[in-house]
Amino acid sequence: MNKIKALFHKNKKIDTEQKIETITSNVPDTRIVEPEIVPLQISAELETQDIPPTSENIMIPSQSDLKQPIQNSPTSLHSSMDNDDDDSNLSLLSSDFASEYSYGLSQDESEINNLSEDNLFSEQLELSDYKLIEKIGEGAFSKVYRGKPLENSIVAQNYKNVAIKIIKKDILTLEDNELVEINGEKHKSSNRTSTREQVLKEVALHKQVSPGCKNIVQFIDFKESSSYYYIIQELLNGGEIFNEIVKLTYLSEDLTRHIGKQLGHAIKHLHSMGVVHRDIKPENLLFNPIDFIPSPQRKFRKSDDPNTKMDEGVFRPGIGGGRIGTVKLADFGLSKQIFQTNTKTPCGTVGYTASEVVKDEKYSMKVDMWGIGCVIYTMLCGFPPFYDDKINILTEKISRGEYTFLQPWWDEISDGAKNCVSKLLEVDPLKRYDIDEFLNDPWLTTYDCVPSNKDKDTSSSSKKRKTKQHRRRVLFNQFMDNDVLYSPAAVAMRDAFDISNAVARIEEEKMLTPVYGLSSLAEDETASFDEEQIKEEKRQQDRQQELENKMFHLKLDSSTIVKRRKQKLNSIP
Ligand SMILES: Nc1ncnc2c1ncn2[C@@H]1O[C@H](COP(=O)(O)OP(=O)(O)OP(=O)(O)O)[C@@H](O)[C@H]1O
Repeated sequence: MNKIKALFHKNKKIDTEQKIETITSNVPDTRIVEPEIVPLQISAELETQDIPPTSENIMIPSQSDLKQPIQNSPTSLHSSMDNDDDDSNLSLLSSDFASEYSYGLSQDESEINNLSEDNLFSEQLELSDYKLIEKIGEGAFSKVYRGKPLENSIVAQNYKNVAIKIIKKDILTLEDNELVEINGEKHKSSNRTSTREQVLKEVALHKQVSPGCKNIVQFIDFKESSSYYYIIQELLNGGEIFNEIVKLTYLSEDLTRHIGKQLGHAIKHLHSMGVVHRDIKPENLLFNPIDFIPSPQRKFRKSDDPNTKMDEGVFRPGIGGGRIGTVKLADFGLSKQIFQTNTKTPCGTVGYTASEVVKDEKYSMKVDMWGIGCVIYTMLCGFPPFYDDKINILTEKISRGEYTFLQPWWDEISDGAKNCVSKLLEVDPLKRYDIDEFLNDPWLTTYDCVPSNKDKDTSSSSKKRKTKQHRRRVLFNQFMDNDVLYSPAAVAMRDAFDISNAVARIEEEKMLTPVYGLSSLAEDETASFDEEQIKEEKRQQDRQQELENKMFHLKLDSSTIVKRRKQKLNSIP
């Protein structure tokens, strides 16, 4: 049994607990942060947007405002309102109906009015325009709630339900080594430069890229109170693609294409605006659920265990498969703007020649293509392309692009899929697919299944709908297998993605460093060889140190996540 494969599959007996234990500590996550847009620019950017003229829609406060926090007076920033039903052609469930299955709660409007004192979350006290209904997710420094805009509000005209990401301010403004409680655990803080600037940068970028792409989770509103930031977004009822991979073990080529294409459209939109996402992973892909249609005849791969492999169901081109309909990219916390769309000038840089700028932009964007490659590889076989339980070896493998199409799991996967993956996981960024090449890849643009009339949406018939409802209930229960979602294998897969993305970002920075990177053309050519050698040795040492620091933090993050997930699992009745 191959060790790597074993690590990522459930029901295979291996000691993954021990592997996870090697990366334990009690220091919280430190994101790799590059605040590129200063608060003033953010404010200017946000100010130009269509903000409904209400008394509450005031500008994000300046740094000086921050020193005198506003008590219970959230600032607000609405996005242009997009229609909630933009993917009605894909989703066979109404969003309310889907929510019922995803979160098991009634969507009755009375939900808001009936909330007793017990239902009140502490974050609610400083939020007046939205009602927090239930917690649906958790990030390293945030909680995400399903919420409802207050009746008669402008947002309520477009959205019945929203997702509200809440970041507690004191978590982001700590001195080094100060103790802080994050989601119930005490942690020693590390040196976080990401404070309000980071949050505002995320908000500004998210707001900027939201319009015009249905494969990006829509930004709706931003509020800031004395203790919290509230980022209000479109609610995606299905949850993370990550969970679907873990539950189904791997996805069919058609379903992988379906997700890959939508991810590709999101990235094309971002890149056309000069924005690089830099954190593409299955956890950041959310989806709206569709009807599950069981396969009339199950097909298994040689490597499947027919007793445990869950049915992915029938795939319908243009609609989806499994429960997965529309897929949207989320989490702009690590995104970076390379150039502004109107000017095409790079952000924060001057003095580059045009060709270098173009090369640098292209290079920077290639980091997302690498991310797409990792996601597609993982969806096709169920484990990530790069893995090793020793972080230094893992980093080496990623930097060198050392991955294989492991037997027997890749035996039945088409050559077209392998070709597409290898074009994305190409070490040389200049040879790596760009987004247009990816979207035109021959494998991506064909389907194995042929659409037939009977596969088209017939769910308008209420009789059929009722029988489907029952089936969905049964299936939904199966999908809620938390043991699988929080298993060591699933945690290891999350970690592998985090590390892979961090290494890719570091490689990107390295490439853009003068002398070694693409910007070398701009470097002073008169510098002597000796000076360059000394400089390079220093750079190498710095990079090594930086990588070690980042890897160290990633190790710590993992333990935080492991503990938090265990805690979450225990709290599930
Ligand atoms: N719009 C949304 N609709 C539905 N669920 C969401 C939405 N946004 C976030 N979530 C859920 O909340 C989780 C955490 O959100 P998010 O990734 O934005 O937080 P984060 O603090 O950036 O996380 P991290 O930094 O750990 O990656 C997501 O993985 C997802 O399960």
